[in-house]
Amino acid sequence: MYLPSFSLHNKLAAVTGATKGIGYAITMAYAEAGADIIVIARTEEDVHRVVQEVKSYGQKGYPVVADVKDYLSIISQIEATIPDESTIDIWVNNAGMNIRNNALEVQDEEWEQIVQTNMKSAFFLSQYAARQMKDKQEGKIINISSVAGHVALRTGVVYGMTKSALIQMTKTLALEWGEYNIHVNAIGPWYFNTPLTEKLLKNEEYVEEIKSRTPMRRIGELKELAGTAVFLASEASNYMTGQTLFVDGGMTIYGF
Ligand SMILES: NC(=O)C1=CN([C@@H]2O[C@H](COP(=O)(O)OP(=O)(O)OC[C@H]3O[C@@H](n4cnc5c(N)ncnc54)[C@H](O)[C@@H]3O)[C@@H](O)[C@H]2O)C=CC1
Ligand SMILES: C[C@H](O)[C@@H]1OC(=O)[C@H](O)[C@@H]1O
Repeated sequence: MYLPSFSLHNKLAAVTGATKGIGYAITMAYAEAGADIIVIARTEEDVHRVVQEVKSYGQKGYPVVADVKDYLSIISQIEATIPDESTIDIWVNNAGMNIRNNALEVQDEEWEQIVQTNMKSAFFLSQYAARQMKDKQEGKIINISSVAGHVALRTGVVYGMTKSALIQMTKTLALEWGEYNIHVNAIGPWYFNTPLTEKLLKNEEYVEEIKSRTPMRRIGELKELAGTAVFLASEASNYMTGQTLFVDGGMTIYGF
């Protein structure tokens, strides 16, 4: 009677950037936990591959091929694809990118790309999901931020700004939507081995430096992050909102 369910059966989840890295790990964990998935990414072949993988778990998979910067296309594809009686229960703003540059060198175009991908899309897609969650008085929104939104990293000021913004957006949306039983939380990962970081993590010296700043002295495994995403999507987190869970091996608490 005190063990809540971590099951996502009969839930419909949408994951942006669902075909690689962290988004793919979350998508597969959600499918294994019983959710149907709206698979959102830019490459049609990858999207259809992952939809098939979701179906292999006995779950429904719905393809949406779009750049999150074109969030209106995502919304219209979802409206055209999912059954009329279905509504979104879980929305994961995962898609994100970085152009690693020194602050003195940042160009306007880089700013726009990072800000629109990481921040603007997350807000307007959260707004879309929340409108249907409000009608049924329940929903889960999960934003993938970063330790870079909490502490200063050398990997780009604009990226860090967008990740901080997601943490603040999480708090404010949680405040506004709590009365509708919509829970808005974030995850702040430290380094995980994905296409986004694979070049950096091929540099052994850099990896050793990461480990030296990480109390657990290792880089995380994607299933260790997916577990947090399942928790935040399940009833086990029904009295949590506005929070950011750092899945970081202890990095953000490492003073000296
Ligand atoms: N890998 C890591 O060490 C960390 C990653 N993060 C965050 O986690 C999230 C996922 O990161 P990774 O899996 O590492 O990245 P990744 O680049 O390996 O995968 C991101 C996925 O999002 C998709 N994507 C990127 N931009 C998109 C766009 N404009 N429209 C649609 N899809 C788009 C990519 O196609 C890919 O499927 C990002 O928000 C990133 O900032 C945060 C901290 C650490
Ligand atoms: C931990 C950071 O988010 C990490 O830093 C980078 O350079 C990558 O962009 C990752 O997101």
